[in-house]
Amino acid sequence: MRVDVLTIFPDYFAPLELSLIGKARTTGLLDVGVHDLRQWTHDVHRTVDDTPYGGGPGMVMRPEPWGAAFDELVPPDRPPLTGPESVPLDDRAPVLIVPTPAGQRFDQAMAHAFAGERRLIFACGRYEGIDQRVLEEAATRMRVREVSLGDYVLFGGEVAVLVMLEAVVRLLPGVIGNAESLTEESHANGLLEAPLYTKPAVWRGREVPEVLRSGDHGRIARWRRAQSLLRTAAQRPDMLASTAPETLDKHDVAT
Ligand SMILES: Nc1ccc2ncsc2c1
Repeated sequence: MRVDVLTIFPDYFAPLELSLIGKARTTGLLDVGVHDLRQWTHDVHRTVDDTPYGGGPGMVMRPEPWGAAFDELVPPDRPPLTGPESVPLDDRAPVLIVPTPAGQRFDQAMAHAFAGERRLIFACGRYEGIDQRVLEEAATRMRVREVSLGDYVLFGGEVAVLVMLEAVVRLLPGVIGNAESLTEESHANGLLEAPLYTKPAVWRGREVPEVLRSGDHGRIARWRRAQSLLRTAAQRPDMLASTAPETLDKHDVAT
């Protein structure tokens, strides 16, 4: 997978050298380019923002640097359309992901969808946001996705990109040694994962549930499923709304 990140704060992405993402890059599973948007400005102050039309607080990111950056990163195979019409794009066009509080909610399903792409481009907005024409023009040659991490506001898109990148890259084949981890974790099956335990068997007077030390794998699987349902009902009842109702056997819940 090829990933390009456009930002005015490239140093935010130093963590991409670390951990599994760093390993994915060195093993060739992932190729990442982080680009300072200011390299596509030409004035002495490297200006990327200006005052909003129609008034209002703060500043808006100018379209010109973004347009020049996309021209270089995604050379149009024909002159970009200048009108408001958008062009249906085939699935070979890169996906442009724009973090914004005004976007579609990012979730594990979206992470899986992005992990199936050959190329992702992330546009990190700052200030009050990016001139809307940037997204409109980008849609003539990319599949544009405005994505929110949740109902809160950050200073800009960089932290959101780090979160989404980690969620996507860990799903790439070969990045996580034990792929089975991906099938047991929260949100992998529409539920929250069951509680986890490790040694010692007793810690500060608290015992690991006997079922987990029973060696009875069928019983353990039933217990974990029951605990997963109970935990989801307690923490995220909204997730249960989209899961087929399931009866809980009191024996399965017993620890
Ligand atoms: N550009 C920008 C600004 C704030 C923000 N908060 C969450 S995503 C995002 C993106």
